[in-house]
Amino acid sequence: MAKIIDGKKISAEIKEELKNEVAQLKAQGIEGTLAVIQVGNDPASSVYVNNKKKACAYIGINSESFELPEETTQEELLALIAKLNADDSINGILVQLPVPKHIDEKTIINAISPKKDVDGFHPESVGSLVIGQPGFVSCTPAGIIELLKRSNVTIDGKNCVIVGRSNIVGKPMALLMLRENATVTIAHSHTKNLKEICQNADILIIAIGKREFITGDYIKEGAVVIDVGIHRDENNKLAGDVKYDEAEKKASQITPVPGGVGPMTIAMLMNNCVKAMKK
Ligand SMILES: NC(=O)C1=CN([C@@H]2O[C@H](COP(=O)(O)OP(=O)(O)OC[C@H]3O[C@@H](n4cnc5c(N)ncnc54)[C@H](OP(=O)(O)O)[C@@H]3O)[C@@H](O)[C@H]2O)C=CC1
Ligand SMILES: Nc1nc(=O)c2c([nH]1)NC[C@@H]1CN(c3ccc(C(=O)N[C@@H](CCC(=O)O)C(=O)O)cc3)C=[N+]21
Repeated sequence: MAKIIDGKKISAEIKEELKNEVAQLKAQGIEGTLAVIQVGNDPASSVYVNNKKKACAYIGINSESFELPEETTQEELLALIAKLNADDSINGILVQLPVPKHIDEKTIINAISPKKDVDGFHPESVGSLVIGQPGFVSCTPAGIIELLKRSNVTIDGKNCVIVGRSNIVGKPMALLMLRENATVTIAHSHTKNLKEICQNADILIIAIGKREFITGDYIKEGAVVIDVGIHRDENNKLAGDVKYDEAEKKASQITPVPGGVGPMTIAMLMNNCVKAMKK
């Protein structure tokens, strides 16, 4: 039976720390405002956007929402971003992904000022991460590092296998684990012998977006398993990329879905907002 890594509890601790920090900044006359832009009304995106606004209210940061219709043009969205970039009262800008198909995601990410890039998706933020300079780090991978550290998992010298190589999860995750001195393997959809590679992992991080794809036989006895995937079924029940019931019999520690990585993403977004306030 694995120990459960309680992301809900750990994220609450982090938000409590940030709340105190924001109170101190406010005492010095420093205010924080996060601009959250959502284009269209995808229900899953609305849930996340609401969670982000709630977290802002809790730690004492203002949030300004921009709910734009699905038909918004790329030019209109870029004009709003330019306005927010120039507005000194805004510290952080977040455009909820995915954006509608007629808008180019890369163009939008590149338009956000790196100084306000609290998602850590801008090429300048990613470049800083690659060469170990300070900058905003993508919230989900940063949250996973916090989960591991606060669960007393040793990373140094361990074999870490990351399945998934997206720009927002897999790739930055690999760079952060490398920074912590893990031996890192990145697997993806072209990887041969995925199961054998996973069986070699002391720390196994799964971000593939395939419901319950990773079964118990992928997991080494005693491994630490981090499940990034989120899938919602017809009955609103959530599941991850890992078959939890099987995995928890092999793992020493494991993150549940919900209540694992998800809440940490929000906590680290708040951490980046506080960082932006200090800039
Ligand atoms: N909890 C949280 O806060 C967050 C959760 N998520 C969730 O995490 C999951 C992944 O998200 P994201 O990184 O954005 O996903 P993407 O779809 O952008 O990337 C998926 C990655 O997984 C790889 N992959 C897909 N199928 C397989 C397979 N069968 N075997 C090996 N590799 C495979 C792909 O490989 P290739 O590159 O070769 O195509 C790709 O690199 C989703 O379920 C998403 O909802 C995402 C962000 C935050
Ligand atoms: N610009 C941008 N930044 C993001 O950080 C971003 C994004 N776009 N698009 C989508 C993904 C996904 N994501 C999640 C955030 C919180 C939970 C979360 O709070 N999850 C809860 C459950 C919430 C629920 O009930 O659905 C949990 O796992 O316990 C999950 C996923 C941020 N993302």
